[in-house]
Parts: sequence; C-alpha cells; structure tokens
Amino acid sequence: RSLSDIRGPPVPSRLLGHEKLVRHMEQVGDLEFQWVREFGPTWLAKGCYGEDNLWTADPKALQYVFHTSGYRYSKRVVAIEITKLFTGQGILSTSADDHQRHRKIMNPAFGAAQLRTFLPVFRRSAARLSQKWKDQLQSSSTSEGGTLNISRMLARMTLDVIGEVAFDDRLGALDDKENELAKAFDSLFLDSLLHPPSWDLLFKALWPYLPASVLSLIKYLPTKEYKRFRDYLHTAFRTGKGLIEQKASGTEKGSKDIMSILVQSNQSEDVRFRLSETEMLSQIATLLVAGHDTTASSLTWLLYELAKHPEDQQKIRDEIAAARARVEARHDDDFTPADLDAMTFTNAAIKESLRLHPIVPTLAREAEEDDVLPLSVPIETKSGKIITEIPIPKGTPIIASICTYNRLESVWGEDAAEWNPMRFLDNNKERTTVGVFANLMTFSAGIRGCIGWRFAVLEMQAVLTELIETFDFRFPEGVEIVRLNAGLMIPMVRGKMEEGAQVPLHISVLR
Ligand code: HEM
Repeated sequence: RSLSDIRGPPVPSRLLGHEKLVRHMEQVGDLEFQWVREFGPTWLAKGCYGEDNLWTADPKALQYVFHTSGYRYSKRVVAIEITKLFTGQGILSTSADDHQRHRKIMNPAFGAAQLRTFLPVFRRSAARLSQKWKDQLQSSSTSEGGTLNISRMLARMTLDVIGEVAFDDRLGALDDKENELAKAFDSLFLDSLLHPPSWDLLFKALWPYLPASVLSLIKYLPTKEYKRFRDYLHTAFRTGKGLIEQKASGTEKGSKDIMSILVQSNQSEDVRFRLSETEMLSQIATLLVAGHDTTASSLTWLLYELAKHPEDQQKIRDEIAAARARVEARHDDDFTPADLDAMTFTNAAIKESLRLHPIVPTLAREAEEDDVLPLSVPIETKSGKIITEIPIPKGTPIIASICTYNRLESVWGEDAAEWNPMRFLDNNKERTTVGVFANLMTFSAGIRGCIGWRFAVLEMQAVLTELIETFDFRFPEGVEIVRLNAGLMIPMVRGKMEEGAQVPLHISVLR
C-alpha cells in the first residue's frame, strides 16, 4: 500500500510540499482544474514535511469516502481544531461517537415540515432587504439605478434570518450598523484564513502530533487569526447563554424555532447522551456561522451569475410572474414551498450557481484504516498501469476537490466550466448520484453532509424570487470578480482586495 506510483504535479518545496501553492493560488480551483486536465480526477500532491495527500474529484471515490464509508474517513485534526476555534464543541468539530450524538439531537429541527414554518420569515426578511436597497438607491443614485455591494447586506439579512428561525430572536443586523454579532463576523474568515504564512502552515501540520492539553491552548495564541476567532466565539457564547436560559425555563413551550426544538430534543434524550451546556452554546455558535454566511455567499454568487446573464434573469422573472398570477388566482398572500419548487428554471439556476460556486471548495478526510478507494474514472500511474482502484494506507489524507468535481466534464458534459442552467432540465443524461442535493458536492455528502441544505435551498428560493421581482441586476463594466479561498470561498474585486469581500452590481428598481 504505497501511493508512490500515483502521478501528481512536481513538488515545489520539500518542507511545504504543495501546501503554500494551494493556499495562495490566485483563484479557487485554478491549480486543481489544471491538474485534472493533466492527471485525471485523482492525483497525488504533498502536504507539509513530505506528507502524501491524495486529491480526488472522482464521483465514485467521493461517494465512497463521504457516504458509503460512514465514519471510516474521519475529519482531520487540523480541520477539527480550527473549527473548534470559532464553533467550540459543536457538531462541526466533533469526531465519530460525539457526532452521532449531536446529529441525533439536531435532526428533528431540520425536517421538511419544520422547514415550511420558516418560509414566512425568509420572505419577510427578503422584503426588508429589498426596502433597504431601495432606500440606499434612492439616496445615492439616478433614476436609472445605482451600484451596490450586494454581499454585505445579504450577509446581514441571512444573519437576521438565522437569529429569528434558530433562536426566535431579533438580531437586527440589517438595520444596525453597529450590531455586535455582525461586526464579530465581518471578514472573520478573510482575516483568519486567507493566504496563511509559511510558519502557520508548518505549525498547523504539527498539530496531529501535539497532546490534547497543548492543542487546547492554541486558541490563546496572540496573532490576529486566533484573536478574531476567539472574539467571535466569545460574542456568540454570550448571545447564546441568554437564549438557552430562556428556552430551558419552559416559558417558551410550543416554540418552533430550531433552538427550542433542540432543547426539547435534548431533554427527552437519555441523560448519558444529552448535550452539555457548553455543547449547546457551541451549537449556537455553529448555527450562526454555518447557517448564515454560507447562504448569503451562495446568493451573492447566484445574483452575480444572473447579472452576467440577463436573459436567464428575465426567464426567472417571467417564471415568478406566472407563479404570482397563480397565487393571486387562488387568493393566497404569498408563495408556498410547492410554488417555489415548481419554478423549474429558477431552481435549475440555483443548482447551476451552487455547482459553479461551491463556497466550501475543498474538504479533507483521513483514512481510519487500510482501504481500497474505488474510482469511476480510471487513472494512469507513473509506471503506465491503468487503475480503477487505489490501495491506500491508514492515515492517508484524502482531499476532496469539490470545486473540481462540480465541473468535471465526465459528469457535467463538455461545457462543465460554463454557466448553463438548462443542464439540470435535461433529464435524459445518465448521472452518478453524489452528494445530498442535485448530484452536487456543494453541501458535502453522507452522515456529515450539510444538515441545513433544505433550509438553505428554501431560503435561496424565497430571497431570489423577492429580489428578482423587485430589481433588475446588471454586471458593471470594468469590474472583475475573483474567488479567494479563505476556508470559505470569498468574492473580491480585482485591484481592490484591501476593500474585502464584495460584489458590486448595478441595480435598478422594477416595482
Ligand atoms: C448554501 C448554503 C450552505 C452550504 C453551501 C453549506 C455547506 C456545508 C458543507 C460543505 C458542510 C460539510 C462541512 C464539513 O464536513 O466540514 C456543511 C455542514 C453543516 N452545515 Fe451547511 N451549508 C449551507 C447552509 C447551511 C445552513 C443554512 C445551515 C443551518 C441552518 C447549515 C448547517 C450545517 C451544519 C450544522 C453542518 C454540520 C453537519 C454535520 O457535521 O453533521 N448549513 N454545510
């Protein structure tokens, strides 16, 4: 079981391997797209200190690692420890046994029936955002509209949404520039994880060898990265403490928000399997992070694509108008989840944007035991063999290139790198089924797949319909958006990186 016969790019540094190259590449996916063309969807690259990292975008391999194998491919120490810095001991940073316990208690809050009750909140919040943008446009632009950075306000709106549906709390991030949580979150990942220096990469590569007592001190390191995470966690815990006390006091009986369901679910669990208070607080920090910026970024990329493809934007607007007519004919106030699901082109556009812009571009796992990784696309080894399985030694890191899988020509066709929502309406194509949604890896797959994917899709549908009914979006001339990798994929304007995350769009009001 050696990976030495697997091909891969030449190693630029014995000490840093490909790690620095990958973490400093100009745009998400640039190197991986090139490597797939050269070596096929599975290749070998080096981590720090010469560690073998098996990269794959192969559908069968991904499904095997993330879905079929259960917990046999675990999260890596570095990923867990970094996640702990901003979510504490929540579901995202747990290992196998604990994870099962967390997931069981959280599942009831994410069922389809529960989700339906959130739709009015999504729609109300989207309408508030519309009004906010209208006010901003009125004060700053001509009758033809004006240019706004959409990413910032979308993030504040989704923060308000998660506050309301998860904790039944009005965070007020959209209206309050000084909102404490929103400020603690602003640029958190950019400040902490973008372009890490060599010392940090080498330091983190040592974490798997440090005892737990030393790892628990990492959060106190005085650099900006660790301080930002520490401040965020502190703010999230403070916000969460009051909420938990409120819910546990029983005054909230019958509440349908995520946290109330979680508290009830926890109380009805056998004492041995309950979540501790710290774990509950960590869940709040986790939901605040995982449940808002992810959806906001995905909506940002969707509006960016629609601004670049005005003909598709119009198609969506027409579809919304037809659905609106049906809603009015039955004397309803607003769309139901079924109305939103029936907008076929709109949903195809949502899927296409999630495909091209997965905001978690890579995920790492580690083989718990010796194993054989199956491939759907055979690869040629250095010695000239064509193989469809790779024997892998215990401990091998598997790096899933989600952004590459989502653009693999063998899955998506020759135009895989292009925007084409129609691909999701062409049902004749035979496809593998990877991931939890639409054959995409954007929400990951299997037992650790995104618990909130239905939530995110419904929120995207609800917000998109409001915004496309209300505004016309155009992409401004002379602007280029680049996709930076700060753990999450962040959009920035070329030449204006110092201004942080932004997507400026020209917006005019339609109604
Ligand atoms: C478009 C939006 C979203 C995307 C692209 C996304 C993506 C992901 C991905 C890739 C993972 C796996 C992470 C890993 O293995 O380390 C994940 C996990 C998770 N997501 Fe999402 N997510 C989104 C929205 C949401 C929302 C709205 C919520 C909650 C309201 C949420 C809650 C979670 C939680 C709790 C986990 C951990 C699940 C577990 O470990 O069992 N996500 N998400």
